[in-house]
Amino acid sequence: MASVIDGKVVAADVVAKVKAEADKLIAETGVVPGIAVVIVGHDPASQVYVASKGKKAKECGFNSIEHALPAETSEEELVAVVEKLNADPAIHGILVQLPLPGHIDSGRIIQTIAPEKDVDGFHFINVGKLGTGELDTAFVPCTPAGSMLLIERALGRDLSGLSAVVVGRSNIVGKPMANLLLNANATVTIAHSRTKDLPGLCRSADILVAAVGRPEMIKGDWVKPGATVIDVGINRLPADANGKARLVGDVAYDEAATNAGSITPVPGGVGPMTIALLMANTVISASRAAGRALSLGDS
Ligand SMILES: Nc1nc(=O)c2c([nH]1)NC[C@@H]1CN(c3ccc(C(=O)N[C@@H](CCC(=O)O)C(=O)O)cc3)C=[N+]21
Repeated sequence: MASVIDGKVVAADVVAKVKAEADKLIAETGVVPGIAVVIVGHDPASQVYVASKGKKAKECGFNSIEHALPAETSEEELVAVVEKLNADPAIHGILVQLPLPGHIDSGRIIQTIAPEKDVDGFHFINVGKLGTGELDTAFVPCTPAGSMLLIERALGRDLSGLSAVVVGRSNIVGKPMANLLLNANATVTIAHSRTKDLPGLCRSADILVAAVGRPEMIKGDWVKPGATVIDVGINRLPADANGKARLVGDVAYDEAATNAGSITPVPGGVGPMTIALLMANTVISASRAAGRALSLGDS
């Protein structure tokens, strides 16, 4: 039976370190880390995430501002909001909540964010730095960076000789996750909907990362005995007969836990890490703005 990797505990650890760094930065330089979250429209799930980011930012001693814009906001208006935040010296991190309404080109918005304030790590500059291994100055996307910390807790920092399979090829999770695993010396395969014999490939993985957005798609017998399983999926299932909505991952947890060596639950796994790493990226950005190098690499 797998041991459960408790993302809430590891995230609390990261947040405590972030808060300590923020306190020190404020005391020694007067710079207060500032984060701006921009949300367009009113998707209820998005609003929940935005609220928890604001709450966590306050917990860390940051200034946190939120721009809630109407669904009809034009692309030009949103560009103007981002440019204003780019120019605001009190803001060190900018996050534009995705997905954006269909009439807005999200690629253009992401590339408008100043790379040094791009705490999501989605700008080409940060993607390129991760791809070329410039991890000292890159902002790494929060979900894969948080997943990587969980993998480190289970297996250590050097993944030499281990095979990793990442299921999902998104720019937000799959691709940056694969790059991080490669940087840690794992042998990495990215799988997706066109992959032949996905169950067989997954069964070969010492480290299996599921980031497909399909509820419980990865079955128990796809998991190699002893493997480390990281479930990035957060799928909200409709209310059952008892009227209770259920949150499930991309992995059939109960089955997978019988084979895995360690596994992340949903909720309480990768999700809390995403928010913690957003705070970490923001204090790193604020430190750089104050002329200090900061790495939370020992988290
Ligand atoms: N620019 C941008 N950056 C993001 O990082 C981003 C985004 N857009 N759009 C939406 C997704 C989603 N996301 C989550 C963060 C934390 C939890 C989280 O903490 N989840 C809890 C449970 C939450 C619940 O109960 O609903 C958990 O897994 O334990 C979930 C989802 C960040 N996202």
